[in-house]
Amino acid sequence: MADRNGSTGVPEETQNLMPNENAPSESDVSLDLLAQKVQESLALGNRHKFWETQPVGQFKDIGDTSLPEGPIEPPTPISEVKQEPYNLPNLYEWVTCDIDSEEMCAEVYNLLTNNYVEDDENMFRFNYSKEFLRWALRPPGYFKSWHIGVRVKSSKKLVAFITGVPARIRVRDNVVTMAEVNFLCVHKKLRSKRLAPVMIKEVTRRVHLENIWQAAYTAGVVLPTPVSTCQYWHRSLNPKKLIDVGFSRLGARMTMSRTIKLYKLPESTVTPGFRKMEPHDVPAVTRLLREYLSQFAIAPDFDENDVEHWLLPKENVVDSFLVASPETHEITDFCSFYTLPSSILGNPNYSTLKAAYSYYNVSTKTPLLQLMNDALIVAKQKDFDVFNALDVMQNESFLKELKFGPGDGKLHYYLYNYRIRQAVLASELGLVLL
Ligand SMILES: CCCCCCCCCCCCCC(=O)SCCNC(=O)CCNC(=O)[C@H](O)C(C)(C)COP(=O)(O)OP(=O)(O)OC[C@H]1O[C@@H](n2cnc3c(N)ncnc32)[C@H](O)[C@@H]1OP(=O)(O)O
Repeated sequence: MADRNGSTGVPEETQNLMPNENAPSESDVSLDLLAQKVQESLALGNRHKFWETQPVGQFKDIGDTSLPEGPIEPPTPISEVKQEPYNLPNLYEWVTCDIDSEEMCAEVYNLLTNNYVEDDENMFRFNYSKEFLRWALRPPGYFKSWHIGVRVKSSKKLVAFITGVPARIRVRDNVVTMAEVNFLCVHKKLRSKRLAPVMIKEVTRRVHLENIWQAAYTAGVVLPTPVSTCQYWHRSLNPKKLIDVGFSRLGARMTMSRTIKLYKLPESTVTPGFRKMEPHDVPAVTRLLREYLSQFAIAPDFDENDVEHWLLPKENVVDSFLVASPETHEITDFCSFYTLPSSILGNPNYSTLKAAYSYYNVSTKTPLLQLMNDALIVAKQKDFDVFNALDVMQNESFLKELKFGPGDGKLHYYLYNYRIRQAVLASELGLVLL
């Protein structure tokens, strides 16, 4: 699957039928594997010439619990922030991308559609829609100047992109205003020319100009140093197509018809009072979500404006459902997912994989397992081929039982200019980045 982790979907259709309760949790395994990978990389003398110069946790400091938690560098006066953009190689120029403009949005869409994240086998590539990009890039208080492109001077062709959006993120007890950095992309023909570090420095400069000094981001690659590492899980909704396009394989001793039967879901949802979220639900959903997210080590600090933007349903972008008690009308549970298709590369029969990604879910009355089963049912009704979820928050409690299978890659979470003493488990993460 074209996850940012480079994972290629469900290795075995039957994998999730063999739960092993005594095995170490996925999160423990992830952290051990990461530490091992970092040690191997250091032993090989691998360096991160750019990241070693940045205020991020460094590999050499892993395990040093004497370092204080919090900002690595103090803010500098805005007047001391570099006023001019960083130099680009001579043939290129900066452009601030006005995502409101249909023309500019189409240019960004085309760059990403052809050059953004692929899985390790180059079978799938993320295909964020234009509506999705407009949603992702224009949350409350967004800065146009943080939507940054690079053009070829002569042809004006857009060849690189990076974005930030502002967010309040709580790290343990501290709410920190940060930039969420995403959509870093360099055209395939311009790779390995050290353009990415310039893009990152330029977005950093523009974030600093708004007096913001921290950032959060995720990547499939290991960089100095993840604050958490998690894994995608995939729930087949349309197993035949997933197998046909090579996203998943028929399990051992499984036939296609048995596989289809295995993943069959009821026609309609089962929880009484389960319905689509509406504008008037924003205050109640905000209360429910804030209370729920308070238990995690790292989570967004959502207010009503954020909830209105990020969670009110938007056709083909984000879906949100809640459970309102049929008697009291009290809102007791909530679930949501966003729409992120992937292009299927070089398949004669199919061009797009329709994927739903689990977003924020809260259960107080309806068991989470039942709530998520209803989410699967509505995703199936909406014709999604697969439902993906990270092992963050309490997701581990339903993944195996609801027949999700583990993906084969990892997603790493990072903070810029904020040290945490020890990596947090995926289950302590209350943050989902797009
Ligand atoms: C206070 C505010 C702060 C704001 C900023 C916060 C930080 C934000 C950080 C960005 C968060 C982005 C979140 C997302 O969007 S994650 C999605 C990233 N995009 C893709 O994977 C799309 C396909 N790939 C590409 O377009 C290119 O391969 C990219 C652009 C990724 C690298 O281009 P290229 O392959 O041509 O390489 P280079 O020669 O120019 O540069 C090589 C250097 O770049 C480091 N590198 C490679 N990949 C990543 C990566 N995903 N995050 C951070 N750094 C990365 C690499 O370790 C090396 O540094 P070092 O190892 O030598 O030190």
